[in-house]
Amino acid sequence: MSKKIDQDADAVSAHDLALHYGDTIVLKGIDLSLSRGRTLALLGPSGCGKTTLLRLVAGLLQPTRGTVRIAGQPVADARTGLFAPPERRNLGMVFQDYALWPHLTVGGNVSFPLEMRGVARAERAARTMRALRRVGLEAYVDRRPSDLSGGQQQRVAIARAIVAEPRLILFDEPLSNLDRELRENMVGELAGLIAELRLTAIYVTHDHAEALTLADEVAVMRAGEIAQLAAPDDLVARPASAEVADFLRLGGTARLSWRSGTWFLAGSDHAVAHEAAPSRGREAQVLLPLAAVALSGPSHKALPARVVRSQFRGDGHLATVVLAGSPDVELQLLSAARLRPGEQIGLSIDPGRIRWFGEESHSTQEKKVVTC
Ligand SMILES: Nc1ncnc2c1ncn2[C@@H]1O[C@H](COP(=O)(O)OP(=O)(O)OP(=O)(O)O)[C@@H](O)[C@H]1O
Repeated sequence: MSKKIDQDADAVSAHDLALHYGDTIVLKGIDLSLSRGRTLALLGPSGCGKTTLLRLVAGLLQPTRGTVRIAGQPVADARTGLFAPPERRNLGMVFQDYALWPHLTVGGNVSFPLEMRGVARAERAARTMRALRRVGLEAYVDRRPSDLSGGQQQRVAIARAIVAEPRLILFDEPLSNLDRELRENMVGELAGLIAELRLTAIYVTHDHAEALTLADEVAVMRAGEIAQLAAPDDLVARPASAEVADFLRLGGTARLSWRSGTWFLAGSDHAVAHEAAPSRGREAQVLLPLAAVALSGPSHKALPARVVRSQFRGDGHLATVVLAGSPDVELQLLSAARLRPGEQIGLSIDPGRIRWFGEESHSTQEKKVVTC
């Protein structure tokens, strides 16, 4: 790969990137690009192809079809057979288990990539200390990794990934081995570090909170494809499909059917919204976000529901409920009071907050709706 860097080019881009193992299609033709200084999260359930995509960018796998470019330079092209191995892609990598060498000191671990590049001893020492200073671990240079906490080990792994000042850092589920409390602390710390160091990064995770906290853009992946690629705020405000909304746990999703001037929960007599004139379609898939569902006082209009489970989450009790006669549709609401599993309650749904998928004509922004 040429050393020349195109300053205007995307830090990384993939075009029609596919990977097959025999008849098994793991990635189906991915297109993406990432600008310098930005972080892209690859988010999705186990087996959707996140790690495979990261490995294709890293040069640990060769694509069946398509191209990968780093800083504008092609590093893999299935058509021409071009393939640059990882050491020629100028990348840093941080893995799930940090992959620190236990027999080396912290300093020895961090300076290793420089040693591999043939950097002279004095310069190696100076750059190692600079990288350790950037992650706040200067004082730990002579310790063994085993003498550090999980969070500190992770910072050593980051120092090792940035020491050679790569153009791109790849993170493969770097927090998944930490316990929940440490993980929650580290997400914020890592987000701060990525921003401060102005890293260009691709970050693989199956944890939606982690992706939405850390990344500038999130690719929600499903079955070898990108279901939606958007900034975190856009994903939450405008999930592209019920699947994406379900994965991000944005509330309950349901099918509605249109009868006699009213949208009902499909297969039930629960009226959810009235619209003046649905222009097309008698079926709709919708998201009922937390903000759309509320406990209702006693009223003949309240929708009868049963509490399935309830969990305290800081700003109230997050309850999962099912409407009477529709056990397959789970809705969520936030209640100031604790609700007990099995408790019968009444709900109201604010139709103005319903997110209609599919047909744009069902968008609540465009349609006149009246509260049930
Ligand atoms: N060598 C292989 N041969 C055949 N199938 C494979 C091979 N390696 C991976 N796969 C399949 O490719 C799919 C995607 O795997 P990948 O590791 O990219 O998923 P992932 O989204 O990173 O999942 P996880 O979060 O569990 O790591 C999986 O169904 C996996 O079984």
